[in-house]
Amino acid sequence: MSFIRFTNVTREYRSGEAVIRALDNVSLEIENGQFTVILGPSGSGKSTLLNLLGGMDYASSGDIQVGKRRVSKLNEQELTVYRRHDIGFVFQFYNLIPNLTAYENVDISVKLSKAPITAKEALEAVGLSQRADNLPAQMSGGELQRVSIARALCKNPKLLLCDEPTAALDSQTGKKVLVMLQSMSRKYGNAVVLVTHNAAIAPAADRLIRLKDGRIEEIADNKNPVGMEEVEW
Ligand SMILES: Nc1ncnc2c1ncn2[C@@H]1O[C@H](COP(=O)(O)OP(=O)(O)OP(=O)(O)O)[C@@H](O)[C@H]1O
Repeated sequence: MSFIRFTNVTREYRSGEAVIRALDNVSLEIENGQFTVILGPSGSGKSTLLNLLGGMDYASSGDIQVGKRRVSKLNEQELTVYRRHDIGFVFQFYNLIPNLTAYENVDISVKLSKAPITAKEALEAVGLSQRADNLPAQMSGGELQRVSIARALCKNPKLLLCDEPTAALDSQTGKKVLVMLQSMSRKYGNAVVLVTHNAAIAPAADRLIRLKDGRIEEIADNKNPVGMEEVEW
């Protein structure tokens, strides 16, 4: 059975009389350890899909299964535990605490988790051991994003969700971050689901999911994904 299964998932938002179908009867599967890229134009439902996967939003109907958890049936309290222990999040903006060092920002996540790798190991993995004592204001955008990846990775999550993680970075730095995400996923075996506008990343994905108007336009598997370092944009 697949690690992630969406079955006929719909998410509607109401504003006054209007109903917006952000996701419209979406069914998809993602395998354990897979690097999945979700592409689609603005408003196609990418973030909604990621939020549902991460237990940050509820489906209006349909079923969502992640590993052994039936996410669509969890209550608020169970969703908090799910988000804390099972999921790593990387966003466009790094959301680091400004008056804590890189090490301390990662260590907070370590202390909240069940079976973490240490903050030291996570910072080593993203090549930032030397910057452990720096405050966010003393680091570049790429370094800050690597700290936020270390913060997500130290939980050793089965699923790492990334929403436009390179959008605020220049292309060279963005590429370094993507290389790291791909190699981390291979090293630790966690599934990565990455939402992006950037179609150039598609050849590096194990599975590509294209959304349009809240519906699946295409799901394509790539048996021989290129290394992220070969991607050009
Ligand atoms: N909380 C909300 N209330 C009302 N409408 C919403 C809400 N969240 C999303 N939507 C609508 O649902 C649709 C899908 O939004 P979503 O953010 O998932 O798209 P997206 O593909 O991630 O877009 P972008 O690439 O611009 O971030 C859009 O029409 C959006 O306006």
